[in-house]
Amino acid sequence: MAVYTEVTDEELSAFIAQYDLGAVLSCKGIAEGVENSNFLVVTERGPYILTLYEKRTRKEDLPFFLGLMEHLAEKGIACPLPVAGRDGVALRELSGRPAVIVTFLAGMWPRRISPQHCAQLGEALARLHLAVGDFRMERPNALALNGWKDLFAKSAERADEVAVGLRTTLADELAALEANWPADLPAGVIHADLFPDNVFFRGDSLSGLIDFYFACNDFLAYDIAICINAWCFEIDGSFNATKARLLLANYRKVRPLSRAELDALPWLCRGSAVRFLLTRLYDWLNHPPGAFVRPKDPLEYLRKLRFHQSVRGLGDYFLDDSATGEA
Ligand SMILES: Nc1ncnc2c1ncn2[C@@H]1O[C@H](COP(=O)(O)OP(=O)(O)OP(=O)(O)O)[C@@H](O)[C@H]1O
Ligand SMILES: N[C@@H](CCO)C(=O)O
Repeated sequence: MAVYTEVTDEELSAFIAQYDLGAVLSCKGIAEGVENSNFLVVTERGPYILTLYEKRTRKEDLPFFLGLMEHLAEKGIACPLPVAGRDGVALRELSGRPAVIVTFLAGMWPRRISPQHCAQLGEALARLHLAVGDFRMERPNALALNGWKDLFAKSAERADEVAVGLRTTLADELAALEANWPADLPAGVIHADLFPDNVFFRGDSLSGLIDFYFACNDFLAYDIAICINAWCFEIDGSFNATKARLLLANYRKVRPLSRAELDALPWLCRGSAVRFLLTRLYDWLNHPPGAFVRPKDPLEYLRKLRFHQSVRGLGDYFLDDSATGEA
């Protein structure tokens, strides 16, 4: 997360007084992340996370996100739980922003991704997909094809400032995605942003998932594609087939994948690369002055997109039968 909105000590104390959390002992802005403003607030009851929702998070979607975290926690998925005030209300307002306190999740996100991290991620992602099977709320994916086109329209003019030819690459890719996007795959609620900084480990064991503020209804396999992009490339841009194999193999131990889902993976990976390339490009070009945030590099996702464009089928990912589960 980041800090876009500052909160004064007086505002914070008055806010926390609405909860049964005791007095505020300390409050620190969290520099990590790019979407919302986050603070680590230590009260007499212990540490909590205070989130003020910014730009991309729509207030009307918050009941979905909060309801989802509650549902997942009930199903035994370790994730933050929204904390209600004494009046029973969790979603409030602070410094002119919608604001929520959630429980603090112990653990650290992995700075250096190992194949074992990817194996555990695959299992956790599949468990998440099963756990949301009976979650009744819905939220369409605002960052699907139409959302991508919208972001492109807002950034196209200046895209070549970031990389020469980027505007044409994106226009061509959006047309290709529109023509090839799968029509019908198993769907449900997906996390949609399960990057390493949203997955906590304690020692070598995965201890929980955070940041459900892009969760939405979409193809379940699209979530796998997002994870392949976020977890299975090295810093030098090379694809790590071992990590992807372990991710897939451990996913399918919990939730089997159909042939159609496997065949769709290359296009889902391309779409996911475009999604993060576009949000990063937009943020790079529209960086709020003075905000405590480090914008993320759009070109990392251009390199991932190029890799997926060069792939002709699953075999090119070196994903053998043990990963895909196909005979
Ligand atoms: N419930 C929590 N428990 C412990 N730490 C948390 C919790 N929520 C957030 N954090 C800390 O805040 C950081 C940023 O949070 P988060 O990833 O939700 O922000 P964001 O702005 O939505 O980020 P992103 O760029 O991933 O969308 C995390 O990496 C973690 O250090
Ligand atoms: N995880 C995203 C930021 C939140 O959308 C990225 O790395 O671009």
